[in-house]
Amino acid sequence: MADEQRTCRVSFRDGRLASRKAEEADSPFHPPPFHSYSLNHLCSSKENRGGFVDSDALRRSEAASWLESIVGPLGLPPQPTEKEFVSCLRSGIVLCNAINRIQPGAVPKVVASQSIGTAWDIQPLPAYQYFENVRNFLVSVEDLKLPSFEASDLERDTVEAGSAVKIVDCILALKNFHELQQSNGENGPWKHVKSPMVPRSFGQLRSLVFSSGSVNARCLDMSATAEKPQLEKNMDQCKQDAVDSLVSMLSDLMFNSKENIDQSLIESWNKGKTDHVKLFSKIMSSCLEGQQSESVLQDLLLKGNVIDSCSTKETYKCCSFCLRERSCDHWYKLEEQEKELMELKALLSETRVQFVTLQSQLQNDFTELGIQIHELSVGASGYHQAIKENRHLYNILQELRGNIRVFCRIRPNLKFEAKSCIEYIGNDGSLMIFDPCKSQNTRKIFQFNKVFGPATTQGEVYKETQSLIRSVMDGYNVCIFAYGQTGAGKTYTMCGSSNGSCEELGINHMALNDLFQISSIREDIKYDIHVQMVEIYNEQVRDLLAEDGANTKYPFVLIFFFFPTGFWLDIISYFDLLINYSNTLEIMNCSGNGGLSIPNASIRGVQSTADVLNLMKLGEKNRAFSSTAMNHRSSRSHSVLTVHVHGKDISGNTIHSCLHLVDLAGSERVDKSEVTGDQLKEAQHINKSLSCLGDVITALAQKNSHIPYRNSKLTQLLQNSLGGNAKMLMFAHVSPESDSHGETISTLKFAQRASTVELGTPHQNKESSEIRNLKEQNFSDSLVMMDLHNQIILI
Ligand SMILES: Nc1ncnc2c1ncn2[C@@H]1O[C@H](COP(=O)(O)OP(=O)(O)OP(=O)(O)O)[C@@H](O)[C@H]1O
Repeated sequence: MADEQRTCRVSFRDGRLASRKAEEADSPFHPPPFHSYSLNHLCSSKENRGGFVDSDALRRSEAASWLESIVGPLGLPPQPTEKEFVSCLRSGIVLCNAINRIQPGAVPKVVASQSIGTAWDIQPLPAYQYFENVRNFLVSVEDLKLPSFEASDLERDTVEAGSAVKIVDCILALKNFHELQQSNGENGPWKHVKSPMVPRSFGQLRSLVFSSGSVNARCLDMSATAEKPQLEKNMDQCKQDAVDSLVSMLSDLMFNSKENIDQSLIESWNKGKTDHVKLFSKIMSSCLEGQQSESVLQDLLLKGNVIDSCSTKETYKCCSFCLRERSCDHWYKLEEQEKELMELKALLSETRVQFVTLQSQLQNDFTELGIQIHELSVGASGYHQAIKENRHLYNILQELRGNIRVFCRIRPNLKFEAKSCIEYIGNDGSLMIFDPCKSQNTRKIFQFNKVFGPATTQGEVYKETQSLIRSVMDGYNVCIFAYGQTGAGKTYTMCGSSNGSCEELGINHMALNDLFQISSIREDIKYDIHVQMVEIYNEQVRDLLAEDGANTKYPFVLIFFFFPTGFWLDIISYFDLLINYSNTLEIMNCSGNGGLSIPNASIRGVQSTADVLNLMKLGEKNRAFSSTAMNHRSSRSHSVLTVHVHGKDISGNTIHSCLHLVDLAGSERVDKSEVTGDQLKEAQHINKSLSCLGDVITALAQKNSHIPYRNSKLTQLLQNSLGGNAKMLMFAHVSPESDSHGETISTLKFAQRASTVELGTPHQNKESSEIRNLKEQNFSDSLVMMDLHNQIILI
C-alpha cells in the first residue's frame, strides 16, 4: 500500500528537480541559483516556466554590458550570476557614474575609494558609504521617474532569487532612457520597458507577505494616537489583510503543485479534521525541500506570528522595520506613553468631575448672590419708598404748619479750575458743605425740602414747584422768591437764561404757561389773569411795565454839557429826586385795594404765554442791571412779578389769588464785587433790604410779637405773604466754588432759619355766591364768615 502510494504520487522534490533539469537543458545561460530557480518554478505558471530564467539572465547580461559601455569594464563575466551582478553594483559607484554620464550632475558627489572595474570586489567600502551612493542614485532615478529598487536589494549578503530583477529593470530603464535621449533629445518621450517576468517570484511573494506587515506597521503607528476600539478594529483589518495575503499565496502554491498534494490531506481538510496551520505545514513540507522549506516556513510562521499576535498588545505596537531588526524598544516606549496617556485621561476625568462640581458650586453661589441682591434691592426700594413717604409727610406737616418751604439750588461750577465746596447732595434734601481750603474738618450739614444739584435742569426744578403754582388756580396766594449771593443763579432760575433759549426758560415763564393751560382745561371756571411787574431799586418801588419811559433814570443828561458842572450836578440831583419821587410807587395793604399791594403799578391782562413773554421782555428791559466783578449782568434791584388770578365758576363762586415771583438782588460783599459809586450805593441798599428780610424771618421764626415789616420796601411788599396769607417757597441759591464758601454758608444758614418759620395754615381765597349775595344785600357792615360746618355766620 505504501509502495503503491509512493508510485502513484510524484513527490514535489522529484517533480521540481525534473523540471529544473529540463530548464537547464533549454537555457543557453548559466542556470539561476537553486533557491531562485525552485521558487520561480513554484510560483510561475507551467507555460511560462521554461522562458522565465532565460529571459532574466539575458536581461541581466544586457544590463551589465550596457553598464560597461557607459562606465567602462566592470570585470564581470559575459553572463554574470545575480550574485556577481549585485556585488559589482553594491558600492553604488558604478550606478552613480552611469547616471552621471546620462544626466551629468545627477549625483553631485560620488564616494569612490577604489578604481572602477579593477578592484570593485577587492576592498569593499564602508556600509554607510554604500548607502550614500546608492541612496543618491535612487533619488536621481526617482527624479527621472524611472523604475526603482530598494537599497536593501544591494545590501543583502545572500542574494535571493529574483532580487536582482528590480535592479536589472532599473538599469535597463536607464539604458532605454539614454537611448531615447540620444535619439529624441533630452526631453523626448520615452517608454519604460517592463520586465517580462509576469509571474511573481518567491521574493515578491515574500515582499507581499511583508507588505501586510507594513499594513500592520501603519496600524501600529496609529496606535499611539487612535482610540482603543479604533485600534482593535485596525488590528482586525491588518490581520485580515495578512491572512488574505497568505491565503492567496498558498492558493498559488497549491495550484502550482496540486498534483503533489496528498489526497488524504485534501480529504482530511475537507472533513475538517486538520486545522489550517497543520495543513499549511504539510503542504509546505511536501512542496519545499530541506533548508529552503524551513526558511520559507520560518518566514511564513514569522508572518503568522505577526498576524496572530495582532491580537496581543506586545507585537502590534512594533513596526515592520523593528520586526526585521528584532531590536525594538518602541513597544516599551509606547507602553510608557500609553500609561501616561491613561494617567492623563484619569486626571482629565478627575478634573472634569472637579470642574462640574465647581460649576455647580458657582451656579449655587450665583443663585444665592442673586437672591441676596434681590433682597437688597427690595430693601433699597423699600428704603427709598420710606424716604419718599417721609418727605411727603414732612411736606404735609410743613404745609399744615404753614412752614416756608426751602429748596436749595447749586449752580454749575463756572470757574472750572476752582475747587467745589459741595461734599454731598442727598435725595432727602440734605446737603453737606466743606471748605476745601481749610485743613481742619469744616463739614456742615443742612437739611431742606429739596436740594437741586448743578446738573438739574430748569424743567426738573419746575416739576417740583408745579403743584404749588397750580394751587394759585385754587385760590391760594403763593410767593416764590429766589435768594442768594450775587451770581449764584437767582435770575437764571426765575427768568431763565439771558440768551432766551427754550430749554432754559425760567420758572416765571413756565408757571404762567401752566396757569394758562389749567385755565383752558377747567372749562367750568372762567379765569382772568393779570400781571404786574415792579422792582425795588434803592428802596424805591418802580413799575417795570411802564411804557412811557418814566423809569429812565437820567433823562436830562444830554443838556449836561451846556452849563458848568457844579451847577448841573445840583440841578440833576434835584431832578433825580423829583423823578424818583414821582415814579416811586406806594405799597398798600391789600385788603383795602382789591387785593393789590401796589395799586398804582401797571396791571396788564394776559390771555396767553406769548402776552406774558412780551411783558417780561419789557420788564427785563426796564430792570436795572449792571456788570460787577461777580456777575457781568448783575440785577441791581429786587424784581417782583405778580400774577393776579380771578376765577368765577358757573355757580357764581369766585376765587381770587396772587402769585408773587420774586427775584431778589444778590447779597454781595462789596470788596469782592469791587463796586464803587452808584453801584456801591445799590449794593448797600440791596444788602440792607436783605438784612431786613433776615430780621423779619428771624422774628417770624422766633414767633416775636413784633415783626419789623416796615423796615424795608421788600419786607413791606412781602408782608402779606410772610404774614401767613400765602404758601411760601424760597429758592436758596449757592455757588459751588470754594472761594464763595463763606457766602454759601451764610445763604444756607439764612435758608435754614427761613425753613423753621411757621406761617400758619394758608387759606383759600374763595367766596361762595351766597356770601357774595349777602354782601351785596347790605350786610357789608357785618363780617361774613363760614363756621366749621361751612355754614355762613354773620358777626
Ligand atoms: N443752573 C444754571 N445752569 C447754567 N448756568 C447758570 C445756572 N445758574 C446760573 N447760571 C449762570 O450763572 C451766571 C449768573 O447767574 P445769575 O445772573 O442768574 O445770578 P444772580 O444770582 O441772579 O446774580 P445777581 O444777584 O448778581 O443778579 C449767569 O451767566 C447764568 O447764566
